[in-house]
Amino acid sequence: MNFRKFFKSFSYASKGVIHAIKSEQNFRVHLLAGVVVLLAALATGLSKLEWIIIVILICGMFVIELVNASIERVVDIASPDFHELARQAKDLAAGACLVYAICTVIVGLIIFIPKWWGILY
Ligand SMILES: Nc1ncnc2c1ncn2[C@@H]1O[C@H](COP(=O)(O)OP(=O)(O)OP(=O)(O)O)[C@@H](O)[C@H]1O
Repeated sequence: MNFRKFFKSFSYASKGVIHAIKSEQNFRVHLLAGVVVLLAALATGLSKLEWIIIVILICGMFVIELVNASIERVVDIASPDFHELARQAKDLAAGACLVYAICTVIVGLIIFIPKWWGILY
């Protein structure tokens, strides 16, 4: 195994994440939301399975935002001028983020609401 190549790839990938934090507002919003959800989870108290689900959902949101940002850049290179397919590619990628975000909210509510309800009443 070529460790030098492996660590280089790791360094490029880390640069990608750092670049997304610096340049993508949506990524920063999801980062903040992820921290808020983790704090809420700590305060509420979750089972092991619920923690696993929450962590997968939060990381999944980052993954899908990174892929979306990547698609945006590739489309900008491939089609700097207006093109219907370029519009569709960007809107489809953004749609994937939206569907996933809605899914995380629904699952989050399914996990948190009964617990908060139990604490209140
Ligand atoms: N080359 C293009 N051809 C056709 N429509 C485009 C093109 N580029 C962008 N669009 C349309 O404009 C919308 C916004 O594009 P833009 O590149 O500003 O992305 P964004 O979602 O605002 O992301 P960001 O602000 O992170 O760059 C796209 O979702 C798409 O509908």
